[in-house]
Amino acid sequence: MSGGAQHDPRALPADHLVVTDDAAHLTAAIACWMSDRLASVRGRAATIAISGGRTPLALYRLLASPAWRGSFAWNRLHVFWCDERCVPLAHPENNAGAAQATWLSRVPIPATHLHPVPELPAAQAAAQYDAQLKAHYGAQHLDANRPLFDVVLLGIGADGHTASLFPGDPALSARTWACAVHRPAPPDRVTLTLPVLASTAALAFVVTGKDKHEIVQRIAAGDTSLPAAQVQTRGERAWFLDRDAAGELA
Ligand SMILES: O=C1O[C@H](COP(=O)(O)O)[C@@H](O)[C@H](O)[C@H]1O
Repeated sequence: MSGGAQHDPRALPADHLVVTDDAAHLTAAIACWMSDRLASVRGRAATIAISGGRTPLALYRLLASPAWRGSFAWNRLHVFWCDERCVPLAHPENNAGAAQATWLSRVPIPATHLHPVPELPAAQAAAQYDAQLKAHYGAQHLDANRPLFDVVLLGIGADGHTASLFPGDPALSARTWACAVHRPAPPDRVTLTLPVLASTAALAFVVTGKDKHEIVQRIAAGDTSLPAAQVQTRGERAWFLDRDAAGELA
């Protein structure tokens, strides 16, 4: 994102921006955007990397609803996770567990198409996840400048973190595909790194709530110190915001 003279401090760096006053419309807009991008993939399975936390849960529930579950070719989709908290799958903070409970266990997606971060201590989990990704794509794929993912869905924390990339954390400069993250307070985490998150045909940030408004404003103003502002994809960049998070942003 540029902080140059032409930069409008009320504008997010977006090819596609949706702001709604209504939570249900926002969720439906994300589902439509995402399904369009995944359905346009031809001749191979589509891949998505999804996030955890509370924000995407409404989307996951919608995708499992009778209205939506029939609209996807689930056997043509592979699901990866942008990050994970190192707690057991059944723990309420486990990102894969939450997505499976609300969405993926409720749709006919083959179990072999789910690629959660292994339930292991962070360093081992990151090494295994890194190896799994490279086995799926081929280790040279990232260097070949072809996007790894068709869609990446990211959230943003009120501190500007995205996936499990936190301000000032060494993981921001990691060049492995996945990386362990040790936080001052447990649990440890595993995250995809910046080059991997950026390697996507389409990337969406989904941000809701008043507590996120300040961080959204800082990103719009060009604050590149924030991890969420450092995901520099060459693909399409979309933002989905509720009015509380967006405020007066253009
Ligand atoms: O810790 C995390 O936080 C972000 C944002 O979560 P939210 O609850 O504020 O929506 C999330 O995107 C990430 O996957 C998660 O591990």
